[in-house]
Amino acid sequence: MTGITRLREAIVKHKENKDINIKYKTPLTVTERYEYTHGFATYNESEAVPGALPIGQNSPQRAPHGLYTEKLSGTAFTSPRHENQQSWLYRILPTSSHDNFEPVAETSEQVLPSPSPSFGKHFNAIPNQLRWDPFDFDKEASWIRSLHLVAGAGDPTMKQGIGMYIYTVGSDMPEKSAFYSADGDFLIVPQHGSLDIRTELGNLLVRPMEICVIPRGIRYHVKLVNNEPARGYILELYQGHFQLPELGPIGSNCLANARDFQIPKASFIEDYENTAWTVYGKFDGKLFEAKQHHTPFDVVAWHGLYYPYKYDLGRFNTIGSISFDHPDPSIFTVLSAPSLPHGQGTAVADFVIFPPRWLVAEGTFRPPWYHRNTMSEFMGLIAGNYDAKGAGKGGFQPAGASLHNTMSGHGPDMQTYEKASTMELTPAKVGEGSMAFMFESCLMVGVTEWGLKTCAKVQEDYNAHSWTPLKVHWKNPNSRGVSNGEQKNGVGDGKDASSIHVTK
Ligand SMILES: O=C(O)Cc1cc(O)ccc1O
Ligand SMILES: [Fe+2]
Repeated sequence: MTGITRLREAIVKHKENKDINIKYKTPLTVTERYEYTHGFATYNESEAVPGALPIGQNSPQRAPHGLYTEKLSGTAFTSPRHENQQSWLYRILPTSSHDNFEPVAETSEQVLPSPSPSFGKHFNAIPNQLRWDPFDFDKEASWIRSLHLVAGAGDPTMKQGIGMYIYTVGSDMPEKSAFYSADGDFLIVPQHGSLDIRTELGNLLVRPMEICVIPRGIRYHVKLVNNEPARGYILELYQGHFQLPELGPIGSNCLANARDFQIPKASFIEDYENTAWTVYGKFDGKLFEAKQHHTPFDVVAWHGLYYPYKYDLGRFNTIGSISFDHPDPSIFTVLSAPSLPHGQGTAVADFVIFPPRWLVAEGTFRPPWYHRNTMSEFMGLIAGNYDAKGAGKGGFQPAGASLHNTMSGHGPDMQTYEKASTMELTPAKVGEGSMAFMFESCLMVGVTEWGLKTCAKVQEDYNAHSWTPLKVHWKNPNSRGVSNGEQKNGVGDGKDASSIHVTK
């Protein structure tokens, strides 16, 4: 090993420790392309070439180095300061320079699945609890073609609601292509395989146990890393942007700390002569394409508050009960997109995780209680298992999902209940190596045709498997004799024992 190789390895190691996945240590294979600054919602500036940012003003008569100035706004200009998100881009050619956008035929082999689910926003809301087996890898599909809208609510044209996707990527996006969604911000949650994402504002390496957010409108290109197929979940936010949740009495630290978010530094390509690029845009749930004779990845410098970012879930500072009772899962909120019309503290989307943690609560049923909420809950599993649900085949598995809609009852399955209600309550670590998450929304969430039928992953016996078997443990204190609600066959028959054995 030469001295230089050794030095290089040391640099890679240093970057690995400093940058990402400290706790999970996903192997890092590519490093040089990724450089980040840190902070959440911090005003950021970055120049890939010294002097590319104008000093003291945003749009000089001529920008430095012959660049064009372009404004990218993610909120109304007049949004209050604490919500306002705009960035200034200094680029070789502006975004406007392209041919007309044309609709992409839904059957297009190149980018869309065939037959294509499109990104259609036809949501069918049903009250049943739903659970999906792990979604299959797709050896062929590149990013756009791999996006499957599973569930959601609302309408991108009204800038209201959310969409939830599964992606299963088997190949890089075609060279010289880019994608953006005009419909909303993408919160990407990789479950398997890393994503090498080049965005207009810089590059991101996003690995399982990390997440990234790509705001509405920002162009990007997705490649696999080491040809490893990739699979994961996406939440698209048609309204507003994610914020860190308020911490209230928790104080000024814990949960996701602002400094752990990573913002890419400016990075650009020079490709504007004898070249042909295609930009794909998702606009009102439909796909459009436009040709242009220059790369969209030509932003040499930028500054502002509207940018993509990533976060390592291993850095989440989890808190929990150190006395008794199971707290609300809001203590596990990483990011929250509030919806003021629905009331203060109400989110159109919360991104919540269930990291490995110690359970020490005394005299407590430690898994989640049985419940039904006005909020709806779409859950996924990145790795391991989830303490409230059976693992393994037919259970809640990595790369699978579940949806518990508005007022749909759910909670631990029978086995989990039996175990947790009788176990000795010594301190116990749950979820070692695991990571479940939840997209929680105040909206009633509907399922797409793809999510309900085409994917063929819905577990038909979810309820029968989980809750129909719940035993009746009721013992009527007023009843005489041996008869009470305790089941003898070990399997509940669904009847209310008290109504059978009432002896007054
Ligand atoms: O349903 C679920 O498993 C998610 C969940 C977890 C929890 O700890 C409390 C409430 C809740 O909805
Ligand atoms: Fe729940």
